[in-house]
Amino acid sequence: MNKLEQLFTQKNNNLITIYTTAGYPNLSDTPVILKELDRNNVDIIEIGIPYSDPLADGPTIQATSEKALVNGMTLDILFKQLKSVQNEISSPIVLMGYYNQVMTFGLEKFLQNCQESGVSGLILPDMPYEIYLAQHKELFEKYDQKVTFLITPLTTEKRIKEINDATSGFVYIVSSSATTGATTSNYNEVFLSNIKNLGLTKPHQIGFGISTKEDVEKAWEFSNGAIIGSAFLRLLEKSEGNFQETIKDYIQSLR
Ligand SMILES: O=P(O)(O)OC[C@@H](O)[C@@H](O)c1c[nH]c2ccccc12
Repeated sequence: MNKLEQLFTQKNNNLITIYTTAGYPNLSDTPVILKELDRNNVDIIEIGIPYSDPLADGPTIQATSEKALVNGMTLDILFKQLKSVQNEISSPIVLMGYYNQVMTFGLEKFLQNCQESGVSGLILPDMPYEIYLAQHKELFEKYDQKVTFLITPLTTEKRIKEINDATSGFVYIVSSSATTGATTSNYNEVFLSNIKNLGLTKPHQIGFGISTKEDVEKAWEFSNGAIIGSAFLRLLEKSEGNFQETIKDYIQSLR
């Protein structure tokens, strides 16, 4: 069974998803960071594929992405690294990347590599769900890859319903209309309190600007989980390679 699917059948509240950029801080750090996240029972690990032209990314993610590219991270290297640790990691892994990168690599080759590397799902924020449904759904299913789509405070109710139906992983609820990486949470309270009325039938998690336990609890109140990216990456940057302690302390502080 797909690990994401398995997770949601066992647990569908108080989830923690941590985002990390592949190849950051150093090229070979990613497998170590994944093992530490897994050891600390992070529910879902989201790995960003570094890209030179990120659309929705704020300054922190952009900087880590640039560093990772300078370090030499590529999809081939990432898949090799994932294959080398896949038997040691039990948390589901979701890859986050841009549609263009995936199409350049070759969609089927990409999906096949995902499956062979133990990846359970994908977030391609610039892939419209209409295109997914019309052109790619079968291929994603052939390689057992779940798909996540994003909704924001600006998404219409009609699209929200369609996105919910198209989603096979979890719905990603963007907490505000800003880019990623705000240092303080910038929750759109009206939007959050309306989530329960959106009729979402798929697991859904809130991300963007979450860093503290307080933010996480708020996300848990209104959804199944919290997604943390920039705050985690800023800690990695400060950790000077001491990932074990940094990750353990941070994850513990959130629970
Ligand atoms: O960094 P933040 O504010 O904690 O938000 C998570 C976010 O960075 C991560 O999920 C992500 C990274 N790049 C993205 C692009 C689009 C949507 C989401 C993302």
